Amino acid sequence: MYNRYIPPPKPKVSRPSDIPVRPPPVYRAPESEPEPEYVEPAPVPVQTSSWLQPYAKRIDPTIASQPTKIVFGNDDPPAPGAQSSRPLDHAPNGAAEDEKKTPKKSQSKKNKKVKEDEEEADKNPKKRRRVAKEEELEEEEEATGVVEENTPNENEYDEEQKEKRKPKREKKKKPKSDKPEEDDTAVRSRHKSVFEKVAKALQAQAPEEDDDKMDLDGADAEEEAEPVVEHGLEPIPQPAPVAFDESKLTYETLPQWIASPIRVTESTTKSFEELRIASEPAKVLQSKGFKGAFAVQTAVLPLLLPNPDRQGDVVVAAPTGSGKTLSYVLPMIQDISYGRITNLRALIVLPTRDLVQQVQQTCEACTAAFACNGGKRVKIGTAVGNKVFKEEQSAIVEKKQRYDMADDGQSKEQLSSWTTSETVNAEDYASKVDVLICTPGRLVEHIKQTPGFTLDYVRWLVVDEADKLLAQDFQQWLNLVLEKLSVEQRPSRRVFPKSNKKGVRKVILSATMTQDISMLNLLKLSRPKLVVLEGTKAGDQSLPPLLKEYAIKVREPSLKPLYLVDLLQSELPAAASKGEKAVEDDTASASETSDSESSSDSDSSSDSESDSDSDSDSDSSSESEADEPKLKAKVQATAKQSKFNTTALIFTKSNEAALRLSRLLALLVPSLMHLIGTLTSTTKTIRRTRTLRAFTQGKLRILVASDIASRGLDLPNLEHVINYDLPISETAYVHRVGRTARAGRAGAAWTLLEHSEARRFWRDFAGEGKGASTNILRSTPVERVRLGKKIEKVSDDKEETEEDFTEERVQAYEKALAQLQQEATFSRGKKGKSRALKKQY
Ligand SMILES: Nc1ncnc2c1ncn2[C@@H]1O[C@H](COP(=O)(O)OP(=O)(O)OP(=O)(O)O)[C@@H](O)[C@H]1O
Repeated sequence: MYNRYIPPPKPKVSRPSDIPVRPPPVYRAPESEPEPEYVEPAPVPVQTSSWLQPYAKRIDPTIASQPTKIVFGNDDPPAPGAQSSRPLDHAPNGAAEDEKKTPKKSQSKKNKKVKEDEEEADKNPKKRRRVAKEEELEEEEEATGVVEENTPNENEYDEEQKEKRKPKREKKKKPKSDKPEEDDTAVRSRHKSVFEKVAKALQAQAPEEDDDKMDLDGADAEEEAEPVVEHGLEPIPQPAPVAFDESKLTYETLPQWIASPIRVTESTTKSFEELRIASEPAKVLQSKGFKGAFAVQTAVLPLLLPNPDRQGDVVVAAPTGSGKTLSYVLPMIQDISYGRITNLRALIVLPTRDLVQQVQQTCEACTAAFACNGGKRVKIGTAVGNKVFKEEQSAIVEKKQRYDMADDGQSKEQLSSWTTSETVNAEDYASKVDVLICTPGRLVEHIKQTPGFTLDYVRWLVVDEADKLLAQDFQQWLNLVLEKLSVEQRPSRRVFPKSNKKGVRKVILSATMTQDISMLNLLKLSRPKLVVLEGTKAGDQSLPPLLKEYAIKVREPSLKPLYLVDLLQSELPAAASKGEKAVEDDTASASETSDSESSSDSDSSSDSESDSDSDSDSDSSSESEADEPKLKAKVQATAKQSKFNTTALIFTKSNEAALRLSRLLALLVPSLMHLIGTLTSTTKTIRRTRTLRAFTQGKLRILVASDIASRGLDLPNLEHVINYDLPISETAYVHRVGRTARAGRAGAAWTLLEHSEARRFWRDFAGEGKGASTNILRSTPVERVRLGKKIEKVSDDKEETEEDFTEERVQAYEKALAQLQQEATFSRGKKGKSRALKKQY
C-alpha cells in the first residue's frame, strides 16, 4: 500500500493591506423575489501567521507589520473603501445594480481616483513601486486565473489546501482554457461555411440513420431535416440495397410426406360402421372381440378402404399393441372379397414364423366377417418353412385341370414332378390362395422354385415390422418382389374393384419405423402417406400409455438369477388380484379346449438342451394326448401352490442363455418348474407354437425367451416383461416391453441392471441423467425399485451395506449351478454318442 503523498502547505502570499477586500458573494434571489439590498460587509482583519511573515515581506516589506486583508475573486464585490486598480469584470449583482444606478458618477470617481494615484505615485517612488507591483500581481492573477487569498478562517484554508492538492496539470490547463474558448468561437465563425459543408456531407452519407431518427422522432425530426445541398462533398455512390429474403429458413431434409404426417390422437375411437364397414361384417367383428376401431385404425382404414379418389401407399408408425394388424387386414380382405376367382391378390411379409401364424388368425377372423356378407370367402395361405417345401407348394398352387381327349382326362401332372418355374407356363396353374402370409426367405424360394407361382395378380403388398425386414435383406427379397410386381403383363389384373386405383398398394408398418430415407426408397412408394400418433414425430418410438417401467439394481452380478427369483416371488404390482382371476379364467378355458395339440412342452421345456434339438410332430402329439388331463390338473395345482398368480416373459441375450436360465429357474424354485416355457430361434416351430398356445391358455405362466419373441407377438394375458439381460438397442427395448400393456391394457416392464449397464440404460433407454438422449416417448418415467417381499421405490443415491442374500441361499444357488453343469455335460455326451452312431450307419 502506498500512502498518498500530500505536499506540505505552501506559505501563503499575503496581499498588501491596502488591496481592497471584496465582500463574500451575495445570494442572488430569483427574479420574482424582491432584489435584496447590497450591504457592504465590514473588512475582516486577518492575523498573518508568524511563519508567513518572511513571505509577505518578500512581496512587500511594508506589509510585514500590517494586518492582512482578504482578496476576493473577480466575482466578489469590492470591499468598502477598497481601491481597485481595474474595473471589476463581473461585479456581483448588488454591486452591479449599484453601478447601474450611478454609472457615470462612479466611473468618473474611479477615473479621478486613478489619476490621483498616478500623480501621487509619480511623487512618491515607494508608492509607485507598490502600485506597479500590485498591477503586476493583478496581471499575473488575471493570467493564471488564481487569486491567492489570505485565509480568513479554517474552512477557507482547507478549501485552499484542497485546491492545491489538485493535479498541477489541471491547474496549468485551466488558464489556457479561457483563451482557446475565445479562439474556438473565432475559428468557428471564420470557418463557418466549411463546417456547414462538412456537416451536410455527413448528413448525406448517413441517410438511413436520419431516416431512423425520423421514424423515432416523428414529426419533430421531419421538421428539423434540412434540404441537402451538395457542394462537391457528394457521398460515394453506393450499390442498390439487396432485397432481404424474408422466407423462413428451413433445415428440413425429410420429404414432405414424412415431415407432415397424418396425426391421430390416442383416445380416438370410432365404430366400424362409421368407417364405412358394412353392418354385417361389423357385427361379426364385434362378436370376435373387435368392438370398435382403435385410434390407428380410425386413421388407416379410410386411407385403405375403396375410394373413388386416387389412393397412394400408406406407412404406419404406431406403438406396439395399438392394433396395426387389423388396420390393414380389414380393408385388404374386404377388397379381395369383392372378387370371385381365386388369384394371389395379397402378400403379407413378416419376419418370424410366429407372427405369420398370428396374422393368419386375424385374417381368418376378417374373412369370416366378409363371407357372411355375401362376399367371396377369401383363402389364406402361409409360407414359413415349417412344412416340407413340396407340401407347401401344393398348398398354394395347383395345376389347372384341362380335359384331354387322349387320356380321357385321367392324366394329372403331379406337382412333385416340377423342378423349375422357368420351364412351365404359368397359365396352366392356378393359385389356391388369395392371400399369402410369409417370411421373406420362404417367399423368395416360392418365387424361384414353385411353378405357376405368380405375382401378376397381386395388388396388396404389406410389409409388417418393416424396419427389421428392410435392415436384413433376406436373399434380396425386396428387389426380387418389386421386380415381379413392376411387370404388368396385363394391367387389368391389378385393377381395384371399387376404386380407380390400379397397380399395387403398399402398406408399410412398424412400431419403430425407420427414418432412413434410403431404406424407405427401396420400397419405391407411390404417393405415400405417413400415419403417426399425435404428439410424436417421425423417428419417435412411443411406448404404450399404460406401461409402467421399473429398474432393479443388481449389486452382485454373479448372483443375478437370485434377483430374478426374488422378483418373481415378490408381490408383483398390477398383477396380484388380476392375476388370480386370470389363472382361474384361463384354466377354465384351457379345460374347455378340445385341441389335441395342447402343450406337451411343460415337461420338456425345462430340459434346456433337448428343447432346442429334436422334436417331431408325431412324438409331441402322442405325448400331449396321453398327458393332457393329468397335465392340466398338475398346472392348476402348481399355480396355486407356487402362488405365482401372474404371467411373465423373461428376455435373455441369446438362445443359449434362455435355455440355461429356464432350467436354472426350475432348479432354484421347483414349484415353478411346470409353469416355465422356453422360446428361442432354435426351438422347433411346432414346439414354439404349442408353447405360445399353452401360455395363452394359462397352462404356462413364465416364458424365457431370446429376442425372437420380442417383435409383434401378441400375448393378451401377459402382465410382466422382464429384461434379464439388457437389450442391445433402444428399438429392441421398445419391442420387448411392448409385449405387455397392449390394446389398452396395463402392464409392467422390469429391467435388471448390473453396475456396468446402469449408465447406458438411464441415458439411452430411460432418457435420464448426464447426456441423456433417447427417442423413446413414455407417459411415466422409469422408477428405481428394490426387491423384497414388497417391491419398494428407492432413490439411486442410497448405498446399502447389508448383503442381498443369505449364506444359505447362495449355497443353494451354487448347488443348482453345479447340477446344471452336470446335466449339460451329460447331454453333450449323449449328443456326441448319437452323432457317432449316425456316422457308423
Ligand atoms: N379394434 C380392436 N378392438 C379390440 N381389440 C383389438 C382391436 N384391434 C386390435 N385389437 C387387439 O389388440 C392387440 C394388439 O393388436 P396388434 O397385434 O395388431 O398390435 P400391433 O400394433 O401390431 O403391435 P406390434 O407392433 O407389437 O406388432 C391384439 O390382441 C388385437 O387382437
